[in-house]
Amino acid sequence: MSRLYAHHNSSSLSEQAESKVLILYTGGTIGMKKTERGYEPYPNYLANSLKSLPMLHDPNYDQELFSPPDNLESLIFSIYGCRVIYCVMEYEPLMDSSDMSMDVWAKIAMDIRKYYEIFDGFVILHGTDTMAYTSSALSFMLEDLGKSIILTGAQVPIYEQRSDGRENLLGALIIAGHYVIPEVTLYFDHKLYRGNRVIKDNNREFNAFQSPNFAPLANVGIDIEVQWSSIFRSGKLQKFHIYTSMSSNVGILRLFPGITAETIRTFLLPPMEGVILLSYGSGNAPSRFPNIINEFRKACDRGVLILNISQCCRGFVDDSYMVGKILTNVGIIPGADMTPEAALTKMSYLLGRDDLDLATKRRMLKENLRGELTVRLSWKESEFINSVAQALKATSIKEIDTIQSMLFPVLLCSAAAVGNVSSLKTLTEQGANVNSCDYDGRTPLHLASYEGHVEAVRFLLEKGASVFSRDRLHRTPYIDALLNSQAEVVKILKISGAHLHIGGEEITFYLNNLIEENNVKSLKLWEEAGVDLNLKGSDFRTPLHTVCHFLD
Ligand SMILES: NC(=O)C[C@H](N)C(=O)O
Repeated sequence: MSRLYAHHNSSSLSEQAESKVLILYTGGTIGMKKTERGYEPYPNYLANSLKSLPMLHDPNYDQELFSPPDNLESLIFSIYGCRVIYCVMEYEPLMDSSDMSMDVWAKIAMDIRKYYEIFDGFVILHGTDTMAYTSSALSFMLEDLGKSIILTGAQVPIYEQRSDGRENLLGALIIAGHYVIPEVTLYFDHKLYRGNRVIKDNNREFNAFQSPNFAPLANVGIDIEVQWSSIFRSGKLQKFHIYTSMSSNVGILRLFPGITAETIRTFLLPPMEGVILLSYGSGNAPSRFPNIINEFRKACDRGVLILNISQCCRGFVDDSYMVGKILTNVGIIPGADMTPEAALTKMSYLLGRDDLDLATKRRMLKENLRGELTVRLSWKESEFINSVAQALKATSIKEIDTIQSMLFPVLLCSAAAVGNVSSLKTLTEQGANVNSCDYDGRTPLHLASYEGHVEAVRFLLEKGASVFSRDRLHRTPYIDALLNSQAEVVKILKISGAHLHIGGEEITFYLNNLIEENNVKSLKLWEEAGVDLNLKGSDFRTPLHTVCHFLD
């Protein structure tokens, strides 16, 4: 767990840290207006109104530092030592989320890919009714994410005197602007949830969502407390990419006492390809009606994928009961503790993947792809931490947790700085979080990248280290590797999705330093990373001017 670290403010380059966030505004109550037909989304209404809300826009800030793409207008506010510059991209038509379709999920995914390298984080404004479906679907469609994607909305429109929309939007923007939480999440009523773990369970209160089987990733109270050890990391040396083809031949079948074999047979007929079975209790179905079980068997034999999750929103499916085992025996796949929204969109995503065969899809339905289900592991004790705890006579779990959270970051950073992969391995096996940082905000990946420890870099990336973490001086591991001419590390980080996130002013600052050091090797690497060596600083001087200056 960590608190908002944004109090580390100034750097030698700019007085304040700065983040750019893109809002994709799809509709929902947050931007609706009351008309004679009822609440309706209104084009061009939300973005204009945001400008008049001082908590969400301060016109006195200089916005010249960022020129938004595609003529988008930028708004800006500053909080916790960080300027959050954001743009609103409004969808056409704006919709109540009950009208949401899989095509819109694909559009959102494509827009995130289009603007991925321009913005540091993304907020999706969405109606609450189907928000849990969209957040679940996007969690599968967006793979190897390195940036924060946050859905939010409101129960009451943002312009009404009492509205949860202002707080929800502000909270989502602060989190997207300050943290790298590389997941699709949903922010509502002061809590940040994993997007594929939520259900909408309340349509009258501000706490509209619940995450029944997985604790929130962050709680926003007086402090913002992020549970860093719970954040899902892809752990693959791959750049962010998207899948947009989703199968709509999917459905949800809820068992009820008295359901007939005929109903089940009709439901499972072609073109149905994948079904989420909402069974009883811990995954049980009627066992004394062979006709019913027979319909399931016939469908499984035809290649229909059937995933078993429980009607109980808490708990998980296992086959401890005879009546549950029957389903597994006919070929139905146990779905652990997935929500119906996650199970349905996972099914739709896997069926849409033409590159996978049926056996792989079956296997992947059971696996944890994006943190959507709980894998039950045996708990491994940390011997080192236990010995320290014993020496300090600490015995309670709380005390041991505290010792652990104090020691792991230091040990990891020391191991990374000298490229000691076996220590990194031991520490991560004992539960150390690869994204924890030292007092300068430097993560193990910063240290290993700067020092050029290629194997350590690879190991950390495979364990889910973020290429976008920034240290106290706002430097990422990529900048560290570039500055210290670590060509091999630059290559690996690039494959993993790293890119330059800084503006021309900062780039010229670094280039001038490299020229002063006569560091041609590093200058070449910067050029390979896509930096224009004719770039002009705010004084209109190019790097060549600086070279000439040093020749004088
Ligand atoms: N609170 C809301 O946003 C509900 C609205 N009907 C929607 O889902 O778009």
